Amino acid sequence: MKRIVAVLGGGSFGTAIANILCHNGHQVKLWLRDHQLADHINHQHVNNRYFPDYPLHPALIATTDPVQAVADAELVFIATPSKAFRATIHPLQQQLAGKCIVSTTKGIEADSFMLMSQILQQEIPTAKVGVLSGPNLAKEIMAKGLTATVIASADNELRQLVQSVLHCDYFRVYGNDDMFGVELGGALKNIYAIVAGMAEAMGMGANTKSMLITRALAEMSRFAVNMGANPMTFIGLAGVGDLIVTCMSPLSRNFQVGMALGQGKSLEDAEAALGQIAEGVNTLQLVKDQADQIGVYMPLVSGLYEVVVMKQPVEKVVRSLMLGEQKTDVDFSVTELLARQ
Ligand SMILES: NC(=O)c1ccc[n+]([C@@H]2O[C@H](COP(=O)([O-])OP(=O)(O)OC[C@H]3O[C@@H](n4cnc5c(N)ncnc54)[C@H](O)[C@@H]3O)[C@@H](O)[C@H]2O)c1
Ligand SMILES: O=P(O)(O)OC[C@H](O)CO
Repeated sequence: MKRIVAVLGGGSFGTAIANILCHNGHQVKLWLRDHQLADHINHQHVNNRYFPDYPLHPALIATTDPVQAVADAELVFIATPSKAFRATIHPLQQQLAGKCIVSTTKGIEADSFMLMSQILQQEIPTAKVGVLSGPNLAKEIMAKGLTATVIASADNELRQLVQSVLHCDYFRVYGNDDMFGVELGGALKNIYAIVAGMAEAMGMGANTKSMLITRALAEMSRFAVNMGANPMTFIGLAGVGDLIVTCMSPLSRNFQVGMALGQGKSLEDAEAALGQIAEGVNTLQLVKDQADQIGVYMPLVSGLYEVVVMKQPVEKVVRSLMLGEQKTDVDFSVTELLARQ
């Protein structure tokens, strides 16, 4: 069945999602702010700022008018950076009322420590809300690389709708009802991708990378479970799956920022050279504060904070991490998990 869908945010991920939706025969409007880029997409069928080498589906319509973008849509995806998320939806409160809205944004709001789904529920209380997250590098999706994602929502109808509009021969969509865990996992893994990029730049070996990714998973799931997430979510695509891709791929912008830091560049230079959003930089500060406040042990977050914010030498921080307390390998036991149910 052909659906009317809007995508807000014409950067890398919004473009990739809009393109799948068109590929699947849906009527899609992509909202972005840049008039020239919108014209180029409509006439040349290429997003020349983000994907100059990949043709877009010719049916994709770009618009710079957000009201027009969402007017007839029953389903709306949001793919703006977390810093711009509330400002994007606030003026559309009336138009978005009662619709199915899915955030693809992997970040946390400064000051409030709110996730994007929580902002949606606050700004548009009548909306049905979901979150899309998983190992989803936009460029690989544009290249039609075989990919899987997770749609998380308490609303079963929304999960089914999103599965039906996005599923195709190169894109699979799994469901999860732990929206909080899926969304928090997507935000947290960006921090560890910065650490992994630094390790890469410092020439560290496979043992080290494996230790980093595994301890990152232990640390992020400990934090998320403490905040109310389901620990099982972290063995899925939106947990360990997204952590692996972001910590291993040079396509990850967070990984690229880490590489630049590991090569001795300043954070400002690393972000400027990237020219795209690396959410982990803001998330680091917010998670460090929250972990300190609620007393969750997060040595990798603290170590990265020492390097990025406190400007401590990497070698000194690595040494203190290696000499730190050696805790248990796996935090959760089956007995404990069963007792939670
Ligand atoms: N790129 C990926 O592979 C990928 C995959 C999954 C999720 N995400 C998440 O999607 C979100 C968006 O990332 P992206 O990769 O598309 O970023 P991007 O940097 O490629 O694009 C961001 C877009 O948002 C626009 N934007 C910036 N400030 C804005 C504002 N104030 N108002 C409206 N629009 C604004 C930019 O112009 C741009 O079009 C992030 O939270 C990211 O973590 C990205
Ligand atoms: O490029 P990054 O680091 O924002 O990561 C992109 C996606 O989140 C990977 O799933």
